[in-house]
Amino acid sequence: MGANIIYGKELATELREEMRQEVSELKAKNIVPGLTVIILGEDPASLSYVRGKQKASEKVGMESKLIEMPETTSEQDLLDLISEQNKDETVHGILVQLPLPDHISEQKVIEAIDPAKDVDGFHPINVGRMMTGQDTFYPCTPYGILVMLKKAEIETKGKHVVVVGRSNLVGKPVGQLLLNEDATVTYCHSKTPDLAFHTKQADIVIVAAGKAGLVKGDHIKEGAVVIDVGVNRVDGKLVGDVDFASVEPIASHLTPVPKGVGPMTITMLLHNTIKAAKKINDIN
Ligand SMILES: Nc1nc2c(c(=O)[nH]1)N[C@@H](CN(C=O)c1ccc(C(=O)N[C@@H](CCC(=O)O)C(=O)O)cc1)CN2
Repeated sequence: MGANIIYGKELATELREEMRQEVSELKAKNIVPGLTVIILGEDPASLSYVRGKQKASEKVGMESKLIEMPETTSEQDLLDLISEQNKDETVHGILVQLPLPDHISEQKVIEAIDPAKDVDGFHPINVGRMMTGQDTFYPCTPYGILVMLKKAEIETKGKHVVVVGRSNLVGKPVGQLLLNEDATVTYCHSKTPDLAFHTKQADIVIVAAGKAGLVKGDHIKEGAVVIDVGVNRVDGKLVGDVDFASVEPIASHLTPVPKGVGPMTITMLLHNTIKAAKKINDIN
């Protein structure tokens, strides 16, 4: 039979429609969720993501500000801009697009964002809250994966999840969120010998390694759920970290690239921004 293909794009459309309704209810109370997105430089993929974020937030009725700055912007100028946005009461969410140019400390920038406006969920205070099982802003891609699994009615409690990749953006937080859901989590990475030994034991494999086609059919147990977070351009084509053709006949569920996990990233950013606006205005 082949795997059920989980399209995040469809779920994203459904959730964004619900958010449009929620934003309109907030507007009736004179609260307009506001998002500021900051980007340095002109990397085409990053520019396309931030424009996607701006368009999506406007579409659900939010106030959206995209600040495009040159790649040569100094660290201090960026920190000053963040400080202004922290003070601006019309702004509920602040996001600085990553990666940043080499002369800027990503950590300093993330820590400069008010944790109450950190809709990316990257600030150490929010990461700490997530690690200790508290409600907070969860990083958008991992949170999107969690929502996709729930929507597809895939049980995570007691399941063995193998995460391939240990980035702060995806690998580490997705493992933590699933651990919070009572999964048993194993992390693999570029220094793990015999990757297939680990992935073959998994009920759920989440691949966020940034290596096109890394995980193939012979890495997967029959009936496993496979979530592909890779975004790689090969010969001008967008491909994931999972070799779709060899995994699809073996897995029970599989996310495609594109139209799988990717669209959920922006959707959960909208969710976090609405959450920030409600929290700042003392609405549950
Ligand atoms: N501050 C942040 N920077 C980055 C984040 C982040 O969450 N916060 N994540 C990634 C990039 N990203 C959002 O910023 C992102 C990646 C992919 C997609 C997406 O919808 N992908 C589509 C394909 C789009 C295409 O054709 O390129 C898909 O998979 O279907 C959205 C957002 C790094 N930086």
